[in-house]
Amino acid sequence: MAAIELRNVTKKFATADGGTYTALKDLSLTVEEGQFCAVVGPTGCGKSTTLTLVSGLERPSRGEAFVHGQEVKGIETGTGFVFQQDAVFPWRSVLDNVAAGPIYRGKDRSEATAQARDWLRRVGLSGFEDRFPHQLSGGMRKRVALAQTLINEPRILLMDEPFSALDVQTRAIMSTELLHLWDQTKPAVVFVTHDLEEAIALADKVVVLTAGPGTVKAEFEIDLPRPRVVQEIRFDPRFIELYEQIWEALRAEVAEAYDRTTRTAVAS
Ligand SMILES: Nc1ncnc2c1ncn2[C@@H]1O[C@H](COP(=O)(O)OP(=O)(O)OP(=O)(O)O)[C@@H](O)[C@H]1O
Repeated sequence: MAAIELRNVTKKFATADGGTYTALKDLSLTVEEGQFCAVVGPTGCGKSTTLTLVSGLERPSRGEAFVHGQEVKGIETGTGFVFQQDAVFPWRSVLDNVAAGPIYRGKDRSEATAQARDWLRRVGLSGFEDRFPHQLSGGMRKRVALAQTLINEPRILLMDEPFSALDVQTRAIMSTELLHLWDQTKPAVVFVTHDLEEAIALADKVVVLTAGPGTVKAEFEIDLPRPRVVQEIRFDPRFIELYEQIWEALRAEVAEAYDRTTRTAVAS
């Protein structure tokens, strides 16, 4: 049984003028247990909307979303999220931020705190337990966000451009760290990104969406060996070969989306 399955999903949104806007059309996607799937596509093609259907934040207008064989009908408890914006509580210490999930789920404080210390060690933040989020760098805050999510041991991990606010070097380091952490608990991952290099470096499978309404244009198995060091894998000849193949599929969609925005800009 697949960890995640979207079966011919269409998602329409109501527009301000009383009409509807089709964000996704007939999209089918399967992510196996323990598989790392990256979703790429031009801006506005429906990548984030795809995640909202898996998480249960939104329901499909047509088609079905399944997690572990069960139809998604609301927000799933076994699902973790990491977004571009950090969802940390600014008024809580790093330790309390990470311990919040287990406490919320009924663990007693001392057990939750011990578990949070362990996760902070795993993400390289031992010694920073008493700091507040504003006293950390962007990369460190991202590590807190990862610990905060992974401590709940989600079987499904949804990531929406989680590293896009980071500088290039920190981003590559965080990506390698993410792979290391993922390897410890192996959730099924859907990782949305604009960055094809990042997608190939991380994933087992890269899914290319069409310019909106988004549907799957092509899927590519990434047969690069693991463990991977994201900073170095891009020099591998197989990486370059995969990049060329996938870019071939993505290029037309990016051009189409760009044309549409410039046409709209000229018309208005
Ligand atoms: N709640 C909503 N109501 C109306 N329209 C929406 C809503 N959510 C998304 N859309 C529209 O659906 C389309 C797809 O949006 P979505 O955010 O999924 O795209 P995306 O591929 O993640 O974009 P980007 O790469 O720019 O982040 C966009 O045109 C967006 O304006």
